[in-house]
Amino acid sequence: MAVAELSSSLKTELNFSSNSLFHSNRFFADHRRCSFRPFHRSRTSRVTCSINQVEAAPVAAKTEDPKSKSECYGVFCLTYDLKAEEETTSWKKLINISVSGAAGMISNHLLFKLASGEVFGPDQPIALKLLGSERSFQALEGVAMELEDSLFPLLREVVISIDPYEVFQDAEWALLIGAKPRGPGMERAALLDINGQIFAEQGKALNAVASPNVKVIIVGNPCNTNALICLKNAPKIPAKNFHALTRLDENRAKCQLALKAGVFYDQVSNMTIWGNHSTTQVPDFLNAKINGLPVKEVIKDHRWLEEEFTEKVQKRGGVLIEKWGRSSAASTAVSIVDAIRSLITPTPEGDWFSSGVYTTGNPYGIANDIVFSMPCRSKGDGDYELVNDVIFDDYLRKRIAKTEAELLAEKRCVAHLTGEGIAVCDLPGDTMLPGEM
Ligand SMILES: NC(=O)C1=CN([C@@H]2O[C@H](COP(=O)(O)OP(=O)(O)OC[C@H]3O[C@@H](n4cnc5c(N)ncnc54)[C@H](OP(=O)(O)O)[C@@H]3O)[C@@H](O)[C@H]2O)C=CC1
Ligand SMILES: O=C([O-])CC(=O)C(=O)O
Repeated sequence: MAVAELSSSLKTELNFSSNSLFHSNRFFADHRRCSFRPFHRSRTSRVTCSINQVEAAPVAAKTEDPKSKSECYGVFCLTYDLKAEEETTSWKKLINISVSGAAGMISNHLLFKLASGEVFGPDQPIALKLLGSERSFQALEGVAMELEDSLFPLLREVVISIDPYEVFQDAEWALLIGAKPRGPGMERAALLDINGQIFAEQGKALNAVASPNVKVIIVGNPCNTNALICLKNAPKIPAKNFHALTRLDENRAKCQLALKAGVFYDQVSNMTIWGNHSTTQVPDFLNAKINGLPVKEVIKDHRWLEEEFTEKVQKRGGVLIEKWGRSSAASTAVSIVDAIRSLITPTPEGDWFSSGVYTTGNPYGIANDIVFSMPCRSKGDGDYELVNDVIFDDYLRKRIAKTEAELLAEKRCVAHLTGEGIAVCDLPGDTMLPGEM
């Protein structure tokens, strides 16, 4: 049967048996080599072809569970020819990067950075495994189409699925971005519960199928407590491998200090964000440096530091939403790139970066068993150590205690999701995400 004939007969079969929610039976057809697959989540038919051979597999039963499906996507289903393989002999072994919320705004920036090589390097081929939902599946197809059309040499595989067990299979990096946004009038406790359920399920899936040393960066808010829930549900993965993203806060803080001091932002170093990615976070101007000097020696206006600077950083996301109408997406994607690069490249001598990490025996006296943003250094091996040489004063201690109390309260609020008993939700005030005002 000619390829064109086969294509049209399959379209008929698929239209007939398709799920009404996903009726776009578009096809990617590669007539030259080997692959021919529907762009469809509930795949009901499959064809493989080569120049000399066309073979149709039987149509699957209609009752097949769509949640158990994943696909290599379009052009990424091709088996590459020998010439292409020869050109890539100097490349490293392919790594699997899983991304949730892959049809969302942050991912729309991040995925193209990952695929371009700017994150893991020009000799690091990657597979992108993208997690969506019933709600977002068509959008996810659109994302995959744009990835195809970008012709990234390093992007060797793309999988789209709504099943975390498929998307996290053998993941070496899991970037967990998808989360329900807090709607008008929704209590923080409700948000913690709804998103906590997502992160409990994803923790279980990571535990079951990811690479045992997978590095997990949790972006979806409230990211610290989501990270705690996720790691508690993934006991096989070292707790140290989980990070809540506070790098955007660090970048925002550096920018504000640079602006006030009248220097370019690369002159600002040693910037710690302590605590929660919320409006209680503490941007630490006591230990930060400008041109290698303590900030307080360069910026003499200490009232500005304590009052305006701190609040500016805490609420930067909300001000941006007022202007832009949506939350930071491009700068968040950049900060995820920064966070990954900080773990895979050695930290410059004397400097550090901030990340929300699991507290267990830290040198700062912060309560154990929460995810708290602290200063870290890395040898570039994907791991990190906490920094010892930081100083504290009363102002800093008091602020840290407040964000710590908030995280401890959030933890009690999700006890049902961390396997620690009955939740008691008594949050101190109703604190805000940085994007809320
Ligand atoms: N830590 C940080 O520094 C920052 C964190 N964030 C957080 O990152 C997350 C993603 O932001 P962004 O990409 O801009 O958001 P979008 O709204 O563009 O995308 C969010 C994605 O989350 C998924 N999602 C999961 N569960 C639900 C649900 N119950 N209802 C609705 N959507 C859901 C959706 O994908 P699907 O349907 O496929 O599941 C959606 O595509 C948010 O939680 C945001 O607060 C944002 C900025 C900074
Ligand atoms: O609050 C939000 O959703 C956005 C956010 O985290 C930020 O801008 O830092």
